[in-house]
Amino acid sequence: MYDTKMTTSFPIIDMSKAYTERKRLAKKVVHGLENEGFLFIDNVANLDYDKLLSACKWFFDKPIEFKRTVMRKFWNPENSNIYRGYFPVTEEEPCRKEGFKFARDVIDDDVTVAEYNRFYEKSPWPKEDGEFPFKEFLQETYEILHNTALEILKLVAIGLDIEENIFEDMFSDKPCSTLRIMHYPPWEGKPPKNAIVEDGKVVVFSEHIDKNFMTLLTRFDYGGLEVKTIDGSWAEVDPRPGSLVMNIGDIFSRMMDGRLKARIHRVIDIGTDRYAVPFFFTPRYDADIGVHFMSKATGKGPEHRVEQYGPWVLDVIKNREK
Ligand SMILES: O=C(O)CCC(=O)C(=O)O
Ligand SMILES: [Fe+2]
Repeated sequence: MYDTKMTTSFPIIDMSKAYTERKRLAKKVVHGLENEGFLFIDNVANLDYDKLLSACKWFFDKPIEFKRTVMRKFWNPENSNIYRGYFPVTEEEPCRKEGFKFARDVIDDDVTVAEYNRFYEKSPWPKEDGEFPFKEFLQETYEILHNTALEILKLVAIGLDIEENIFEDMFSDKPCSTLRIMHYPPWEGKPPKNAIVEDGKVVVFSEHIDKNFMTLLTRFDYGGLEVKTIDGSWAEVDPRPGSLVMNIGDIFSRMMDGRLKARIHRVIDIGTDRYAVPFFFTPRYDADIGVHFMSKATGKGPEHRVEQYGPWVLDVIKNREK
């Protein structure tokens, strides 16, 4: 159950204390994820928020011809990238956003990836003008967030009284995690007729649960993120510059039989340009994401059966498309 007293502020996890106050922090992480499903993550070493915002602006300020070079095939048939790369604002859509998504590249001659191509597509990168080291910086940021997510998972494991490195293997070698820079441009004038309006507010990213394992979100200083509370109302998440918002996705919550909460959230229109950078931490194709994970970890409880992430998610997508 969500704690109604803490609807907008979440437990704060100070990563600079991850080793000095390990047990205490671990308990706080698990308690927060059991109750809120969201945490604030402070003091992530080496994460440069200002430079990340500059990366967003460098890219999104460019003309559409530039963005077309990395646009997904759906919008630019000259390109081969289907899932990664740039997606534009589509005027007829009620949610006004554009984004650029990439992942860690697997090596070209890795024979195991051919059949999983959908998951390991090569990320397209735009040509740089020497003004900003876009690719290098974003790739570094990806690795910082990957390592941070693993550190948080160690705390989760300690807090659950199971082996500290138990989650590591799920994300080793070829995780399917993606990093997405996003820009929500404001409407010129009034929102269009098909804009989604809920309780008097215009929504630019409608309510959802993240479909990945867990998310580390950079919001910079922007408001607009809201979470659903126990009584079904919405609460804006407190601003916390210099901090990440972390939340549990569907896969992790399901593995934990709902013990850790994947909580519904949305983004409302703030009337100005808004930038956000979610890191979607996602297991490798053949990682075991079966339910009753705690039985596997402790040897007690209902039977755990192996389910591989890749086939599972393909099935979910297929059933959603029906
Ligand atoms: O823009 C944001 O702050 C959050 C976006 C989000 O919830 C998502 O990408 O899943
Ligand atoms: Fe989300």
